[in-house]
Order: sequence, then structure tokens, then C-alpha cells
Amino acid sequence: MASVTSLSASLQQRVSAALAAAVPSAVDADPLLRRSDRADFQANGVLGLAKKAKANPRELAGAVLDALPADDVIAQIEVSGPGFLNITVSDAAITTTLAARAADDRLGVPAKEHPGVTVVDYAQPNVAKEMHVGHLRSSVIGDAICKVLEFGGEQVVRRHHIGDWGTQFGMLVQYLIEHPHELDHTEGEGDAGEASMSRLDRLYKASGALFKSDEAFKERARRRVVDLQAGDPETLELWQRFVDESKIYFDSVYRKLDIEIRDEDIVGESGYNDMLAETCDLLEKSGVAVWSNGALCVFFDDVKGKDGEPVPLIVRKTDGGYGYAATDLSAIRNRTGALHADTLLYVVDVRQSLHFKMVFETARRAGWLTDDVTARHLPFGTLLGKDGKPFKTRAGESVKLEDLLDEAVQRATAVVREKGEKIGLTDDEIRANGEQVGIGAVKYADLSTSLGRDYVFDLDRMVSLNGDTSVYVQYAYARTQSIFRKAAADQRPAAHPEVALEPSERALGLHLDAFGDTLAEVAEVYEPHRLAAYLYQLASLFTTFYEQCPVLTAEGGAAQVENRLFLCELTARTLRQGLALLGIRSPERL
Ligand SMILES: NC(=[NH2+])NCCC[C@H](N)C(=O)O
Repeated sequence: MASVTSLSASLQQRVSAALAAAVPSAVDADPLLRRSDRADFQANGVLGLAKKAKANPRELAGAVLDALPADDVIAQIEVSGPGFLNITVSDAAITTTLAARAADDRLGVPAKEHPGVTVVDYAQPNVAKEMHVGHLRSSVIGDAICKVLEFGGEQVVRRHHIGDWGTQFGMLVQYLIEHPHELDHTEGEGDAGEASMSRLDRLYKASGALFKSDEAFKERARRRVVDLQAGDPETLELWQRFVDESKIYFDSVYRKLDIEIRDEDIVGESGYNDMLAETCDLLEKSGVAVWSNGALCVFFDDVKGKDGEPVPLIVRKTDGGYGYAATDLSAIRNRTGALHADTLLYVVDVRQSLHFKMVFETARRAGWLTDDVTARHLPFGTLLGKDGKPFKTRAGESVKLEDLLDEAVQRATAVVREKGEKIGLTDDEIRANGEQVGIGAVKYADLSTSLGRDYVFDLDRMVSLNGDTSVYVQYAYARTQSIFRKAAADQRPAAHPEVALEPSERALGLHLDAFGDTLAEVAEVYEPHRLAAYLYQLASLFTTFYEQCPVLTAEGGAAQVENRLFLCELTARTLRQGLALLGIRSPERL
């Protein structure tokens, strides 16, 4: 493993040193180096510095330029406009840097030397209930964030905080006791996940109806909740059946989604049951929580309802039960304590923002979140239908996740079929591609919009070959592979720093060099859409390169062919790695 400093980062350092040499008070001044259309890079930092030092910006830029002579890396540097510095790097520097990346199996991307522990709370569906599109978003976004952090060397602990506890289980278990065969599997029932969900759904509805209509049953269900919380073995065993049955269903959805969920990472609400009483005790003793109208509450100056009355966080309800908040507070104690986390992330719907704000604040007051721990809710927006309203079926019901995924795969298969038949793919290959493209499209649409924004679920747009879609990126990858298949035996990728580069090769090369910087940014701000945007641009730059620069028939001779193949290969590896971090596959032939 050898990490490679990008040209942009090393120039940034050098310009910064030159600034300090020209204006001694400018130590640590940011040169504001950016990619530019006019040269490769433009440094805009001189302007602000000149203003501060009351100097003429063009003169100051000249002084910086003198401190920064052209050399092997900097082919040209000039002052432009009111005092910008335009910097062009040499072709050889680009190729040499890329060769160093290619020699490393991590593409030169550094891994943290002192990794922290980040707990990511994501993919948290609820037991005995259908998964909805919000669970989809949490799973897709959370999975990508875990992968990017892990690639950067961070120690990641995944936590699927599934909803597997609460009063509804009293009703469910009691119903199962009275109708013992309701969860039995029958032979030949088809898709196991769907069958499990429909059994659970039937049971949920039937027990709910009885709970409403039958006072005696209601009472038995209430007593069952007490048994459950007290850890009565028979009750727990039946409760476990609901959890197991739901896991069959979750598994089938996650398999379709191509997301791996490990059983040991599923620590649902029930996993903190043993801590709840203590959590509440500690809050009460420290005075962080107080009794109000029979409930144990935490109050906040800035959280008020419409009527101006304070809205508390309720940690213990009037009936003595512990709620969602007590569980989350206990989970924080577990994560910062036993798991030694220094960062806690929660990939959860924006509608739970107030909940997390209050939970974090409570944990700070209680001392469970200290200044050296970062806790962040990463809220995501709502999936909208084409009418701009929350995504629903025509009949107004919420959409089943599997149906949505199946439809995406169907559409994608139709899109890849025509071309696939032309290039001689078998039906199985076309179907496999359809899955990778369809699921990729759903994930990419989710990951390419910034998290907080609502977005419209539009399958036509999502599987379109032109535009900011995963298929477009996947096609660019497949194209690189087709070039390699067509290459003659003696046409191998090899870097040749002496070969001059065309503008489209330079643009592609400089973008390839920015992969590590992009990943570092994504890991810093938890915004996977920056990686999606990077990959889309990489695919676009590759497409332009491919249109403008013949690879196998390059006119500059064997060295140019090899150098272009080298660019293709590094592009392929970068696209593949980048897509993999987003949880998206790269079909070889498309
Ligand atoms: N630690 C947490 N509260 N995580 C989020 C859990 C999401 C919850 N199960 C839901 O479906 O809404």
C-alpha cells in the first residue's frame, strides 16, 4: 500500500508555501486552488491576501509566482485577471502520478493511520411490518456511508436498530398463543420472503382487529406485555418467532437490494431492554429528567408545541412503559461505553429530527455524550411520486418495496436487452445485467441527490442511458472492458510519461487523480452524492476521451496505444471501485 498525494493537493501545499514566502504574515493562508477551464488549476487566494496586506494583488501574485518557479510538475504558471494564478501541470507529471496510483491496489487512496470508531445506525425496519421506502433510503445511504468510511480506514460498527420491542408484541404474542398455527409454513408457498410477510401481515391485522373489538383479549394482551418485559421464557420464545419470521422477509428484500446485513449487526430495540430501567434511574437521579403528569420527561427551552407549551422527551410513559427515547438513550450509553465509539451516525428519515435533537441533548446533559464524541443525525428526505406528493400507488396505498424493486429490474432488463442481444449476450446474462442495472439505478437515484432533499421516483429517468444515471456510468465501465477484449495480444496497458497528452486525456487524467481527495471529502461530510457526482463526471470525461482519442489505433505508435490503454484501465478500476463503494455492480458486458 502506497498512498499517493494528488497533484491538486501537492500544488495546494506548494502555493501555500509560496504565499507565505511572499507575505510572511500569510502562513497557513488558503491559496484557494481550484480546477479551472483556462489552465488546469487556478489559485484565487492571492486576492484576499492582498486586501488584508493592503498590497496590489497583481504585484503580490507576481511575487508568489517568483517563489514558485516552473519545474517538472508545473509546466506553466502565470498571473491573470485581477491577481489570479493560472497553473498548468506537465503531461509527464500527470502520467507519473497516475502510474503511482495504478501500482497500488487501493489506487493510491490513503487509509487513516489513527482510525476512530464510528457506529452507523441504518437499515432499521420494524418486525412484523412491511418495509417502506424510508427503510430503503436508510439502507442504501447507510450502506454506502459504511463502505466509504471503511475504505478510508475507519473502524465501522454497523447497527440495525430494528423495531422489535414494544406494546404491540403483547397483542401479537397473545394472539399467537390463542391461534398457534398462524405462523406455520406451508409447502410450496413460493417466494419465502413474501410468504413470511403475508403471514405476519395477516396476523397483525387479525390481532389488531380483535384488540379493538374484544375487551377481554385486550386485557390478556396487556398482561402479555408485562410478561414480555419481565422476560417470561414462553412469551420470549413466541416473540422470537416473530423476529425470526420477519428476518426471513428482511433477508429477501436485502438480497434483492444486494445489500449484506449480518445477523450480529442486528441489535434491535429489544437489545437494550436490560438497560432501560437504569437509564431512567440515572436520568432521574441526576435531575436531567423530571416527573410530569405521571411521565418521566426531559424538557428543553427551545422545544415548544404550537400552543407554546413545552414538548418534553418522554423517557418513561404514564403506564410505566419505556419508550423509543429510553431505548435510544440506552443505545448511546452502549455505543459510547462498551463499543468505544467516537462518532455516532443515524441514517434516519428527516421526520425524526426532533427526536434525535432531544435525545442527543439529553445524552449530553447526562454526560453520556462528551465533547470528544460526535453524534449526528443524517436526515434524508421523502421519496415523491411524479405528482410531487409522497410516493403512493394509484390506489393511494404505500408502495411495497419489493414491487418497486421488481419493477426497476423489469424496466432495466428491457433497456439492456436490445443492446445485449446485439452483442450476443445469453438470456441469463441479459437477466443478470438487468438486475445489476435496475438495482443500481434505484440506489444511484437515491445516492446522487443530496441527502436532505426529497426526490421524485421516476423509473424512466433512472434507467435512461443518457444523463446522470448509474447505467451511464456502468456503460462507461463496460466500454473499457470491450476495448480490452478487442486489444491485440501485444497491446497492453503501460504508462509512458514521455507521451504527450491530448486535452481530453489530460482532463480524464486529472479527474482520475482526484479520486482519493473525493473519497476523503465524502468521509468527512457524509455525503455520498459527491461520490456519485464524481463517478458521473468520470464516465463523461471517459466518453469524451473515447470519442476524441482512438485507443487501439492511436496514430502516435505503440507507446501511445499503451498509454491510452493505461488510462482506460485506471478509469475502469476507479469506476468499479467507486461504484462498489456505492453498493453498485459493474457488469463486464453491457
Ligand atoms: N436508533 C434509531 N432510532 N434508529 C432508527 C429506527 C427507525 C425505526 N425502526 C423506524 O422504522 O422508524
